[in-house]
Amino acid sequence: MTTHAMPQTVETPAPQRELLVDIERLWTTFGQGQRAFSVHQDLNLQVFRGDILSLVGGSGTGKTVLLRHILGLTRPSQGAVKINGQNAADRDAATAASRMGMLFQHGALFSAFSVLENIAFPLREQGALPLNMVFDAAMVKLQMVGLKPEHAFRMPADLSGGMIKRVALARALIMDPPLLLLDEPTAGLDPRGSDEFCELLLELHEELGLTVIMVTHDLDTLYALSTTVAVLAEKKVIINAPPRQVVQYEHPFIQQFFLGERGLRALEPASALPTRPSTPDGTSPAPSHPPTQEP
Ligand SMILES: Nc1ncnc2c1ncn2[C@@H]1O[C@H](COP(=O)(O)OP(=O)(O)OP(=O)(O)O)[C@@H](O)[C@H]1O
Repeated sequence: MTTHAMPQTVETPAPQRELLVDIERLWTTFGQGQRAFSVHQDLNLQVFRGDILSLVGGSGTGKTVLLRHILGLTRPSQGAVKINGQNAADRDAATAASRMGMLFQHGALFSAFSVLENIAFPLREQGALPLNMVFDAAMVKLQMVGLKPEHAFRMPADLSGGMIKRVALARALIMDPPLLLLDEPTAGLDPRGSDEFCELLLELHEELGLTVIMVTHDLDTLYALSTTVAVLAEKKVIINAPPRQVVQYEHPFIQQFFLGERGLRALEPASALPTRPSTPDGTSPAPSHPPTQEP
């Protein structure tokens, strides 16, 4: 007698999301004795490879301090900030610089350096490559951010606000970091400049397989870019979820930030935007290509 094997259901495993930044039970306390005050208390935050995470919260809630923790510039009073399993504060400056790019709010270019010298600066400082190779690499990054070779020898004072942001972005990318930190990336740009900069960030995110963490108060930027939004309130991250989920979370700050007049205005065009493909749990998938470099 022949036995027939029962048909088997093959379950497709859910794609593994790779944890890149893991902040666990973080306390940040400044000051001593009676003047001591804590900015973060028992704060948890996880950022996965490929995420574009927007960090939002009221003024003074500790967004910039959190970026400084990730950069390894501020040590936790308690708890841990780990980048790919390693304590952020234990990394030496050179390692941190090659693993993370930081775009400051106003670009923070060196005024006495040309565009190309500004872009080349971190790689030149590292001293590992001959100067001609450093400037070749800087030229590649200059074009990657949509600038032209003839812009290379301009000085920062002769650049528009949008060009300053692009130069600062090229500099943040010169070491091919897999993690990019942005502080108010579109602040000071007009709506068109802001849209163009968001498009550029999306292209680079896709092409380079970047993970992005940004602080932003600008809802248009938030909706255009974020795969996930982390809200800082009550010294913690109260929610970290895709934007449409965050908007529905009942909390006074969220109601006021997202559903005030300004928030609703920003939400309108967002419904017309091409929506990111979502995984069944409502999260956005990481880019399909492999990362350029292990942090
Ligand atoms: N080195 C420091 N020493 C003492 N206090 C600090 C230090 N750095 C930050 N703070 C305080 O920590 C709190 C959080 O600051 P942080 O700059 O992170 O806020 P933020 O959320 O980025 O605010 P904003 O949106 O207004 O920029 C503030 O009260 C700030 O004064």
